[in-house]
Amino acid sequence: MKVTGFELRRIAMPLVSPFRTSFGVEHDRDVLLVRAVTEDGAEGWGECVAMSEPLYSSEYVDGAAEVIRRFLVPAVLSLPDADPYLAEVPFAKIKGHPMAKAAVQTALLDAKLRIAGTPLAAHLGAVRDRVPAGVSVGIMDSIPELLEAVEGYLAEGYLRIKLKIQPGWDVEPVRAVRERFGDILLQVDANTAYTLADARHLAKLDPFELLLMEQPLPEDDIRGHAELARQVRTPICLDESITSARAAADAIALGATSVVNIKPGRVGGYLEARRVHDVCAANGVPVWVGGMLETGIGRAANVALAALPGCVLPGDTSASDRYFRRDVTAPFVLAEGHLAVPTGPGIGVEPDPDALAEVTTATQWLAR
Ligand SMILES: CC(=O)N[C@@H](Cc1ccc2ccccc2c1)C(=O)O
Ligand SMILES: [Mg+2]
Repeated sequence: MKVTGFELRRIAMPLVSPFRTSFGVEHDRDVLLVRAVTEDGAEGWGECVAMSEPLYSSEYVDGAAEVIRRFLVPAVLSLPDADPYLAEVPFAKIKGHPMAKAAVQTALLDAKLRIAGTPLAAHLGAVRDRVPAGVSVGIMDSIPELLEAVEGYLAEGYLRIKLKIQPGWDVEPVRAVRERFGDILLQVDANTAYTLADARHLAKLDPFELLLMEQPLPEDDIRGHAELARQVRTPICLDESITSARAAADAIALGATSVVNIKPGRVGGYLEARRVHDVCAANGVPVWVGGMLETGIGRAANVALAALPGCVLPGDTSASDRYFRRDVTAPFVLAEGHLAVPTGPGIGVEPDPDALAEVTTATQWLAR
């Protein structure tokens, strides 16, 4: 596959409501989309999931754009065949920047599959045509406000509730949701906000029969998570720590995780994400697909990934209107708590040109 160039397009997407986590509050998404154009006019799309600031991980969108411009696009354009699998070789020589790599790799993968007429879900090994949807609920100003939000999501049909927690907002919100809504599927995500010294406090969540506790400790504290797992009953799920298939194998072998949140942007793309899925499946570790407040471009690919056999828990693949009033693609809409897996070639969706124009803040063409 010969690529003639890439378009980098920045879009500004206001969120329908502020989204608060232990690392900050988001009001808008400043998203970088990558479009690959091939010699015979085919094109492929990828979404960079990096935030505006390096608060979830070390990447941030301006930095990712720079890495794509200076290192990743030149590496692809120098390949005789711009195949996403072949591109992994020069990409591996560039240290880090998984979200930047994932955006470029996905644009290439989308183009390759559109040319072949193969849906991404089929290429990855999907076994379902729809996936159960969970929803991530931010930290709120009060318990009543939280209960109102959870009630709304349950009424929309979401099959699993995830509550963001941090020191000072953990046991009480979980207790209130459990008492109000009974035995719904419920889990929490701390985004690295605790330390091992909080183990006894985190054990107070055990009576609420949570599905899992996501990333309680810092990204690089694998030993701490293994020790914490010995002190609390709630299963530990890692997110930020799982940066590759090898990281997943290590965390599992060290007893640091018993469930894994898979995010293609965190591991460098959908090809490595499938490897993480396969390593976890081989170890009997359930996985689910996390979210980074993606537009329909990233959401479409995530829903395809969520249809793999090892994805046995509802993911954060929520409907488009969880985050955006108007998506740049046809919206993903909840149907009986599920999202339909796209059936078209590649990621199976296209941005609507008018919707895209409405939110575009910058565009740049990068050619040989
Ligand atoms: C759905 C969910 O909870 N996602 C991340 C956290 C997160 C939160 C806020 C974000 C804002 C902009 C971009 C990415 C973001 C990711 C997580 O699972 O840890
Ligand atoms: Mg998380």
